[in-house]
Amino acid sequence: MKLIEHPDREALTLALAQDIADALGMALNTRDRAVLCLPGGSTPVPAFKALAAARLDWARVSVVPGDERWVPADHPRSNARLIRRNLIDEGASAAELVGLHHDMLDPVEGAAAAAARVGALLPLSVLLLGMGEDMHTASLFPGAAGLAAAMDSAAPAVVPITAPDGEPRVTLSAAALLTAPEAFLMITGPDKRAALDRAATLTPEEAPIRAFWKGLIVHYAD
Ligand SMILES: O=C1O[C@H](COP(=O)(O)O)[C@@H](O)[C@H](O)[C@H]1O
Repeated sequence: MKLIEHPDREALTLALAQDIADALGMALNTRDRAVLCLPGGSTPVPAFKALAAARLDWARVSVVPGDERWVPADHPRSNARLIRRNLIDEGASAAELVGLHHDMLDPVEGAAAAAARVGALLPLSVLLLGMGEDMHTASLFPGAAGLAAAMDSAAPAVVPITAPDGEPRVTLSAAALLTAPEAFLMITGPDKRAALDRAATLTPEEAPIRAFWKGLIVHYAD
């Protein structure tokens, strides 16, 4: 794990967007298409907007959320909606957004359908993760029913999982996320910084972000 501390959130945003753009550019030099996996939540929004301004051949980029709340694509809690509004609509309009939700299916059936779509895209070219103060990443929540299945090395690319608050979700499995050559993690605020320190002492079952520790590049600002 490498920790990069920035003087402020603006510096973090610019540096992270540049790192992601560089990694995507390198992937596009060696592959016909690049696959960018992005988190949901509130933290990454400024980075999405900054990344949208990158001069990339977005028509050759597929963007996939690392996890999704089981809500329609226009719902305020939808991670696909977050990515569409802040990356695709802000300048990366030629990119393909591969959503995980399906209106007509329940989360178990929907995860299986999404696993087929996402599985066909793997390996990921660039992975950005978020993290909660409980050390969850994507929707790999400590203590969640479904966590062991999602962390299994033989898991399908997308699996159903229930968040601790009972919200049904789907998430890319650890195995699918680990197809990326490296993972960037964006965190802000002292509480998440303390959670990162705590995670260093725990197992991946206790702190799922630990599953990505090797090769993890953390961008942090207060
Ligand atoms: O529930 C989620 O939370 C994490 C962290 O979100 P944040 O709002 O604290 O930035 C996020 O990475 C994940 O994708 C999301 O579904």
